[in-house]
Amino acid sequence: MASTHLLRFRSFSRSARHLLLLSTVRSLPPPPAPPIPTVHSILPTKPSPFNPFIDHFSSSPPPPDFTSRSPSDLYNDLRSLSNPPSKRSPDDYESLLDVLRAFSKSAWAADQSLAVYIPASFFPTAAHRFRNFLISRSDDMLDRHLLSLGPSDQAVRFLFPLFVEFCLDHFPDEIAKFKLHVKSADLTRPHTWFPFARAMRRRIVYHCGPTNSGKTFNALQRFMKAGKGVYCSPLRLLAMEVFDRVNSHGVYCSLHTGQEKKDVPFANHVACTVEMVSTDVMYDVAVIDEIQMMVDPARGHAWTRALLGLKADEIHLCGDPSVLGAVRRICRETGDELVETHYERFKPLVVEAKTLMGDLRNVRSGDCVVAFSRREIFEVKLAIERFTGHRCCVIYGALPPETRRQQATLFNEPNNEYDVLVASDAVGMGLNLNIRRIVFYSLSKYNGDRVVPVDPSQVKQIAGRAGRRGSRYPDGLTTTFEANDLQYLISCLQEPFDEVKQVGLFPFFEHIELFAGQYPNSTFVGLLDKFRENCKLDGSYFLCQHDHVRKVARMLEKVQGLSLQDRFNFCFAPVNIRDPKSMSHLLRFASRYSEDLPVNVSVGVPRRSARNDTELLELETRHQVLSVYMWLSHHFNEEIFPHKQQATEMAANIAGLLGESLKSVKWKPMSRVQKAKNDEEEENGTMERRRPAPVALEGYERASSRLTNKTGYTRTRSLIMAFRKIKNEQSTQKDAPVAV
Ligand SMILES: Nc1ncnc2c1ncn2[C@@H]1O[C@H](COP(=O)(O)OP(=O)(O)OP(=O)(O)O)[C@@H](O)[C@H]1O
Ligand SMILES: [Mg+2]
Repeated sequence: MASTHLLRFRSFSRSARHLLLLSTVRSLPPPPAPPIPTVHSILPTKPSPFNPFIDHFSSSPPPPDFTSRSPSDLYNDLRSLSNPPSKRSPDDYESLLDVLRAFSKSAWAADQSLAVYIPASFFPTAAHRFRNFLISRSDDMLDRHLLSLGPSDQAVRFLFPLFVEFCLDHFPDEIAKFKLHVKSADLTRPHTWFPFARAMRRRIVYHCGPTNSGKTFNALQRFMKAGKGVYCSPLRLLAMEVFDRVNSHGVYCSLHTGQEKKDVPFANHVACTVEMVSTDVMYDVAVIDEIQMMVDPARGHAWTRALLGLKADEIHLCGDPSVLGAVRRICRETGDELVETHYERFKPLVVEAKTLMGDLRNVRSGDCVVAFSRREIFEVKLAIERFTGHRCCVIYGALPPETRRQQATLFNEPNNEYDVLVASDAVGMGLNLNIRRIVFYSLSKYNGDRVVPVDPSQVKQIAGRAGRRGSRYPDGLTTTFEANDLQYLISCLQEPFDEVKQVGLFPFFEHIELFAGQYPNSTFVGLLDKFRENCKLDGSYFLCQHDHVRKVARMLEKVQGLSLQDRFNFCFAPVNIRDPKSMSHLLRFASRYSEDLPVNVSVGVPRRSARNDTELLELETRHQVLSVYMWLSHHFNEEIFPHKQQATEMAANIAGLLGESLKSVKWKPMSRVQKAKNDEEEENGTMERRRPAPVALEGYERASSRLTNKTGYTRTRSLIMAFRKIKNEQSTQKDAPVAV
């Protein structure tokens, strides 16, 4: 098992040995020093003038050799006071204390103690008691030995086995309790969680290659020919696309996502989002698309679960090479057969060395401008529409899949004026769009904490949207808005795929339930935190982030009467945790549910499309709330969430209104934080009547000459730049394209 470390235990008592043999410790650093040295090997042959401990003994008899004594014998002697305790001088007493203090502070000893089920939180107490024990019982010989070692790594290593004996003797209850915790938070060997799948020898086919190389196409061919098949998608939108495509080929296929269940009569095939795939149903063929998402910090566990747990004779994985090594290792563990199929791009992606040079007037038909915030997306759309003859569709994460799809269709159709797409990274996965060129408006983005460069694998994925086979533009181009970013783009595209070592994992409800037995009085958030602290993983997996789950769990703490399982399930509802309105609706849904009362939707559909950004954000929020309601009605009792049909229809209407609104956007974008502030002011009656009228572009130019987003990240790029004459910069650029 990788990244685990067993202690040297040769001379431990039987019980300690037994514990150590059984236990492995999470991510312990290797011990920093060589094996326990003998006293003779530590002592210099001559007394050193710089070492007070050595000086002290320079005139004393040589220190005793403890290497031949087992720690258990030594401990038993101390325990039974076989020899009288040392009568030490005050200086020796202080020096001995220094040695024992060094032990208490040793991170190595604290880490190693986990192997004998002494938790880090208990180590200081145990070490303190051990210190008192030794001070009161150490005899002359042991004193001399410890003083000769001094407060050193050697002393820590010498003392550690004695400490283990002491803990086994003095803290059996604490050890037994912690052992139970660790056992119930044991996430090692996740392949054993699916005994039925383990009883099968599955055939795993890895379609491995870059974007636009036909991976999904080929996997779907196999899927459609199967008697019974499941396609697992990273996005609702992609699941819908496959659902449509497969049905249009005459293969009946159902659609299952968190929000909707379209059961097609007689269908033996299903397209679903990866989180929704059943590991109970038996399939002939399963497809898991975008398998490299196993390393996603938040959602990776869903791909891992699908790969480990699917009961299918044949499983097709589509993805880049970054997780090939991890899949090989998993197949070795599961005993499945692995077949690797490698792909090349249909046509190379070409980097245009001539960037847009900071001028959006250089946008051309078929371009997709990629920006990493909603605000920038609208700024770019406005500028392009105002100063060029192009019209823009937009795609970003907060838009419902139906609206994204409608925008994609509008852009894909050749016979309309919408020939430019402005999109966020939401455009990056699997979608087939008629994009000729991807233009990165920037190559940095806010990660929730600070602004960071966009990950090279994501850059590759997004750039791969250009020039799809079968599209109007089979030759793909990519470039940047600003010349300064070009080199980073080229280096991202040329960089080989990183091989990942760990894939995501998250406990099932059963793990949390078992663990909860140890903490009957803990809140759910407390349980989650303790689980994270105690859980044991082997080195091939990481525990997925649970910030989202935690935030919802904290909010729901005030709701009484929810069972542990209810809380666990509510926490996975797809709510936007940064939108206070959506969160308060979820709180209301949970409160009604806890009282066993039918839950109303309580969201209306406006009569018309949005006339300003506040109304647009409001539409996004309403759709979000409806989406959460639909999700809850699928995951909980439908009698408590009886208005699924109504919510579905309302969501479809709002998606339509959003589409309409996007066609006529002519206003300055507002951040969701600003909107929340305005809502609050409005509720408190403190806001003056400031209905945002469509902003005149002259004013807009002034307003955006220095853009500061909510992260405090100031960008001097503005719409004004779109009109800057930077011909001299243009003339210095080379125009030769670079194929990558
Ligand atoms: N053999 C084929 N015949 C016709 N069209 C194909 C063939 N293979 C792929 N295509 C088309 O090429 C485009 C890209 O293929 P596909 O979506 O399978 O690529 P991919 O490797 O999965 O890309 P990504 O990594 O971006 O998901 C699609 O429009 C697909 O329909
Ligand atoms: Mg694909």
